[in-house]
Amino acid sequence: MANDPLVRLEGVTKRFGETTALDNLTLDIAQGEFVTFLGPSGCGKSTTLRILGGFEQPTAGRVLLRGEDVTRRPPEKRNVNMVFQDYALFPHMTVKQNIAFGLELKGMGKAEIARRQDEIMSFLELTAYGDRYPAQLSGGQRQRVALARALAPDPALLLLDEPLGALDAKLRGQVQQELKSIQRRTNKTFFFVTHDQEEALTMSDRIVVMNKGRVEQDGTPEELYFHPASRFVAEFIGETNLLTGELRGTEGDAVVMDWFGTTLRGHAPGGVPRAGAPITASVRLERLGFHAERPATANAVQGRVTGKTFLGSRMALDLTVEEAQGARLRAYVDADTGQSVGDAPVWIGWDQSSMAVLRD
Ligand SMILES: Nc1ncnc2c1ncn2[C@@H]1O[C@H](COP(=O)(O)OP(=O)(O)OP(=O)(O)O)[C@@H](O)[C@H]1O
Repeated sequence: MANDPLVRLEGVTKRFGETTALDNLTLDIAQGEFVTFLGPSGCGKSTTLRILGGFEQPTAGRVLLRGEDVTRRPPEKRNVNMVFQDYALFPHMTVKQNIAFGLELKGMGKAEIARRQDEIMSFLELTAYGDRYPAQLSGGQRQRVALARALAPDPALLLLDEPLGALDAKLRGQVQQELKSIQRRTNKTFFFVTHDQEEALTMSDRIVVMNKGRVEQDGTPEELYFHPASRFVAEFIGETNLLTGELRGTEGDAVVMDWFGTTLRGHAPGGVPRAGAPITASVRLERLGFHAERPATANAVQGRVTGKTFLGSRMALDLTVEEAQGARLRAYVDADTGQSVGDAPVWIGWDQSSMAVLRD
């Protein structure tokens, strides 16, 4: 139906004997989204992808495609295609033949196959390589052929299982941009699986962070980076300062915490934690500002620089905050600011919106 999401996972659980790979996963994916499933090894990413592709059946729950229950439908009847990490190109077939493969399976006529082949090869800039075999292509070109083959039958959903894993770092960055641009231009729905947080941040419209078969947080890259709901997300994505303290309560939008005698104000993207237990807040390194006088920011403490590391475009400062029992912070500043901060105590300030009080 028109109003149904392209994909809906409804209470999907998958058990392998004693192991619960997916635990009651519920998720909607809209047409045209680039969704990345991100998480450490064993969190259930590949299982989700295999269930979407029809290669695996859930123990409980349903998979809907445009509102239609496809839970028990085999892969070839789902209009879903997959790109594997090792590309799985047929080595004895040329680029053209590789691309034609899925179209022939669909029973498409010769003329129509030729038209689709030309169209997709020109779109992915592969026309010059049509008669080559996979072994005669670079890693990046092979990746494009794998994409061309998967996109040729015009699937509603494309599943990508760590498809850039085999590429070296430099090529990987380039192919990431390319993949993103292909997704934009085709307006296809991409479901991308990776354990690489940088890759996820670069390419996705939306990231679903998985932990032990459950959704830890679901949001845009910016939301997850600046407003992590849990310690798991704060630590898994990027670098951060973790401040441990006690919950004092709330004042309007602000969550008030005591940090070794200093009062700090943050927000709680994952909900206000329960009172009584120690709480943790996350502040990204580049969100700390430096001032000669006490700043008007929600949070201000005095600290001393105990270390400086030049990192090229920026500098990392190690700081000790005496008023918070010598707690340590780390900050990224531009190189000029870094040079100008001396040995004298300096004011460090950050906003309420820069500090996420974590759910757990
Ligand atoms: N066929 C299987 N039989 C038994 N256990 C399985 C099977 N497939 C997956 N598992 C288990 O289910 C859990 C989730 O596995 P899954 O492959 O989905 O994780 P993943 O997040 O994709 O990990 P990775 O990044 O290492 O590929 C793991 O504990 C794994 O050992």
